[in-house]
Amino acid sequence: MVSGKKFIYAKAFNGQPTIENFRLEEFQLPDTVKDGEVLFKAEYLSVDPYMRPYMARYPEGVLMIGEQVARVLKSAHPKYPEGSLVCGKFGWATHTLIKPDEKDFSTLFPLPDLKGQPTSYGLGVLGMPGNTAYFGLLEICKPKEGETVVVTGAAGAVGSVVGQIAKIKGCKVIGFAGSQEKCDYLVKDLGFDYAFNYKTDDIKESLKKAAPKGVDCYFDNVGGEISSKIIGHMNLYGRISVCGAISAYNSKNVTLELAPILQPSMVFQQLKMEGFVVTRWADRWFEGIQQNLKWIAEGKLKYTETVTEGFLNMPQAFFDMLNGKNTGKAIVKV
Ligand SMILES: NC(=O)C1=CN([C@@H]2O[C@H](COP(=O)(O)OP(=O)(O)OC[C@H]3O[C@@H](n4cnc5c(N)ncnc54)[C@H](OP(=O)(O)O)[C@@H]3O)[C@@H](O)[C@H]2O)C=CC1
Ligand SMILES: CCCCC/C=C\CC(=O)/C=C/C=C/C=C/[C@@H](O)CCCC(=O)O
Repeated sequence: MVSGKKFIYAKAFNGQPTIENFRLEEFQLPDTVKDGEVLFKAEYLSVDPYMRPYMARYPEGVLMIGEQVARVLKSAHPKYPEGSLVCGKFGWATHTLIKPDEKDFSTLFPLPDLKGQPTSYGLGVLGMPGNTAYFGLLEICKPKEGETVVVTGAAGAVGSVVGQIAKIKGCKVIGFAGSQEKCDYLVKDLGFDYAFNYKTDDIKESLKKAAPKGVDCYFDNVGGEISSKIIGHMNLYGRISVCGAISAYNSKNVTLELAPILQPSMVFQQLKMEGFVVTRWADRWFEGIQQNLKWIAEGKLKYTETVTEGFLNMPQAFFDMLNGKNTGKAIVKV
């Protein structure tokens, strides 16, 4: 009998996730599908930072959330022919049996033609993280040629794309990442003007050196003290795109109700700070994918992945990503 595997969110996260938070279960696969049903088999699964704070919304015992690139194994639905690929929010499972007509657009769609790029890019630069960079930078920071853009989490799935799009737009780009190796990658491979290791370099001194005239746009992936220091170095009418706060995700004592003391910079520099969730641009989803694809084809946008082999290693891939072991997009190959 053929069976599938899935990871259950067994115990609520509290601090750093551990293997105790997950439970592996097996389930039986159907021999046939009924009218309107499709059986998908995961090929690549995504591990993303948002999974850490988002799971607080769910009770223990649910399937772990997440996106995957999956192949249609059996189909009784004309839109999903057998052998075709989709992007679906199916969670941490090897197989998924659903009636697609009962799901909305943002949950499942056929993988667009990626023009020969790896299909796993549908979870990265040609999917949610790529669109996060594209819309979050261009629609909120609105960088102008000659301006200085800073991005944190710079060597990751979102940050590496943000920095390169800012370069395409003619900006000076400064990245902060967690190792010298990542900083070298940003400058030598991706064309960032400066990259600093936030674990060892003095943030204020780094900014004085790389941005003596101040920072115009800040794409914030991490929150916390680094962000406060960067915001303190911003120019009049600077723009801050608040994308995430990974530095706080594993903290046990986060005070969510209190804003950090950013008011002096916000007031005197007359800054604009705006948070977003990328699904805000669901109606323009394929515009982002097509533009990033075009830049890749033109050699203007480079991308890398950190691939973990084997579905059973999903939890480890998740821990590794949260701990900075990935460069570019962290994914799992089944
Ligand atoms: N608003 C939205 O719609 C979306 C928001 N996001 C957010 O964007 C951010 C980046 O996501 P993504 O690109 O997928 O992930 P990444 O690929 O950047 O992976 C996470 C990275 O975070 C860094 N990190 C971990 N702990 C810390 C810390 N304490 N301080 C600073 N950096 C840390 C690590 O890199 P390092 O070695 O540099 O420490 C790690 O590699 C996250 O905050 C995420 O929640 C993502 C998608 C959509
Ligand atoms: C325990 C401390 C929590 C601190 C939380 C601080 C800020 C929230 C934050 O960083 C949120 C990030 C959100 C990322 C969103 C990603 C979306 O793309 C996910 C889409 C998933 C979906 O809607 O199905």
